[in-house]
Amino acid sequence: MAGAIVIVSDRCFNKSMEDKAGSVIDKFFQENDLLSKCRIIVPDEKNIIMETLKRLCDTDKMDLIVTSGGTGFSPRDVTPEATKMIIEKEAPGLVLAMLKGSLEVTPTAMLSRPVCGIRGSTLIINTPGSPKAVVECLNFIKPSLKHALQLLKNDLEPVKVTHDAMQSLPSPTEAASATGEMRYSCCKHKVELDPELVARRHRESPYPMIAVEEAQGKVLEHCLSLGDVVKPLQFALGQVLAEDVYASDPLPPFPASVKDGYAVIASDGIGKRLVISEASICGSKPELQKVQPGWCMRINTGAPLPSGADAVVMVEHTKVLECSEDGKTEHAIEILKTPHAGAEIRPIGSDIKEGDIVLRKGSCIGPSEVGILATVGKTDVKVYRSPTVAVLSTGNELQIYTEKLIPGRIRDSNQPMLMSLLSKQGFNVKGGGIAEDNLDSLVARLKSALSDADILVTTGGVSMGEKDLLRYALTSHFDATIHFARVNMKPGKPTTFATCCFEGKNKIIFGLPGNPVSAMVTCHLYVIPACRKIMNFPYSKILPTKIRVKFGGPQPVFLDPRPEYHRAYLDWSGGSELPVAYSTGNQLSSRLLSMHSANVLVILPGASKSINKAEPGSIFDALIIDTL
Ligand SMILES: Nc1nc2c(c(=O)[nH]1)N[C@H]1C(S)=C(S)[C@@H](COP(=O)(O)OP(=O)(O)OC[C@H]3O[C@@H](n4cnc5c(N)ncnc54)[C@H](O)[C@@H]3O)O[C@H]1N2
Ligand code: MOO
Ligand SMILES: [Mg+2]
Repeated sequence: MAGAIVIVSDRCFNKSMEDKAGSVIDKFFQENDLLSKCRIIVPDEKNIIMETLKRLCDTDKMDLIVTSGGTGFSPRDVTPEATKMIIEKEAPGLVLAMLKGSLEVTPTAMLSRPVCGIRGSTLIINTPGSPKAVVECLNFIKPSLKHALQLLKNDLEPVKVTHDAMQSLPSPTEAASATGEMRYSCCKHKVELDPELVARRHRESPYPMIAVEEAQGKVLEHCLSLGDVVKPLQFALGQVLAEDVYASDPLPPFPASVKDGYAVIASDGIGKRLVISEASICGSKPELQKVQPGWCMRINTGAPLPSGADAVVMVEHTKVLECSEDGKTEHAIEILKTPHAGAEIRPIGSDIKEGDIVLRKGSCIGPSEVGILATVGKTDVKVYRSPTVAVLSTGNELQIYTEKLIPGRIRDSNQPMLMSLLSKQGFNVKGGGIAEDNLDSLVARLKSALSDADILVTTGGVSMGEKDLLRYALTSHFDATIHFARVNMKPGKPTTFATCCFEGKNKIIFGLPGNPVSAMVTCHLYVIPACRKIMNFPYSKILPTKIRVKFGGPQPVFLDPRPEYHRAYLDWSGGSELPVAYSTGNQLSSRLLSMHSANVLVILPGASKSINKAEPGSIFDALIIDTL
């Protein structure tokens, strides 16, 4: 199927603004097997828009046209009017889906006036100008888009398959009468069905599969700062400063020697006998000592320059002329290299001036910053609050690792592993225990974990099994909004992200998959960035750092249909320009040994018709997940 993109914008047309929506639509086309045939930019002129749309329908015979822009309330916004003039049939259901979904994202969606309709066998869809809104709108109609295009083409075979599949779906009203109520997740028109009606469970996940970047965007959008708090400096490591910090005094606070040697008067020059008066050692009071012409004073690195002296000569540039017989005392020296005034001296405030800003609000506090704060005497620092994260495992098969293994059980690795990963990042972490795969146990554990934490991370129970109850528990008992529940990645496909209000507070919930590797990878990709966003980390430090790597041999790796986050470790020893990423072996998402020693996740693309293997030597992006 062929698609066309029409960007309606005066500013993009006259090149005063770059078009960003076009590539977003293009990406959507690619992901949905639509051939992107053209991208046209037109001004906000009704006639031009009409003519462009007509040509794309009648002459170019496009299956789908997505317009972006010109749907608002500004005087120049006329895309809906132009579209209305040329369509033969309206498609109000698509408009409704876009508006309903968008209204759950932002109330300003009320001001969008899209028109969707059909001309000949072309479907035309108006979307707003903002790239974010475009993606959202297209995703809201995505569940029915393919079917709509097949119907327009009168493509009978796939239409029949869809119709048959629809007949076997439980109707929401049946589910509602069975459960007593009907629950919709967020804005995705999905129903979480009563898990007791096993035979009626979804045969396909009702959640759209979204890209990792989109999922990360949704997570970060919901992670807001928790305000600030003053902490003693010793507890500030790993946090972000919530204030500018000034130096209350200069460093050095006195002119200090840069070398071990002699404090001299530069004009005394070389070749003279200089008598040694006393010594300036670190910690001595500068004002008590004085150097006269023809005299000098021993001085250590960092010690205050005695008054009268204006230079320091390092010991290597001097020779002893006179000393005591036992060698314990120097009486006189000669300078071998001409000193100049100011040599080897750090003037007052040369490192930090009094009143200087030493660290700005928003700086991450690492060990160096702790040092800087200590230098300026900052005993208590205002930092952004870090979230408390509760980690909860789910599954009847799990038991705590400290107990003797009971037949049929496995040890819970996810909880200790994720708690360690999150504590290592400096977040406050709490264990939430193990919930059984039944609603009572799950709800009780969820309640207790939620009341203690800002972020709840669960593992397990998010896929298609009849005992995968997490999403149902969240929507039915916590009125949670599920923002996504399927991501196009391996491992980590059923990763679920939800928010809810519990005991009057907003909570963030990650339902990570139970497979240990999936839980780890998704914790790196979503949970850690979420905590960092809440802590106001600088934008560039929120997501894992991406680098380019050469994929190591010896074997090619077959690509999965989903982009794969392949665990690997980096090696620089071969002298190649890029580091080489060696696979940690079998990448089954249950095989936690594949995480052992991994410091990067190499992002292998999903398999396509043209490429189905990652060959050794190929270059890929990789995310750094541990020290290199
Ligand atoms: N019909 C389908 N089945 C599955 C699909 C699918 O799309 N359709 N997706 C698969 C993928 S991908 C994943 S990932 C898993 C995710 O499953 P759940 O999140 O529901 O997790 P569980 O079913 O509870 O457990 C999966 C696996 O992990 C082990 N596990 C769970 N928790 C722990 C823990 N705390 N410590 C150690 N191991 C744990 C559990 O025993 C299972 O072996 O679903 C696939 N299925
Ligand atoms: O997505 Mo699952 O995490 O492949 O194993
Ligand atoms: Mg499961």
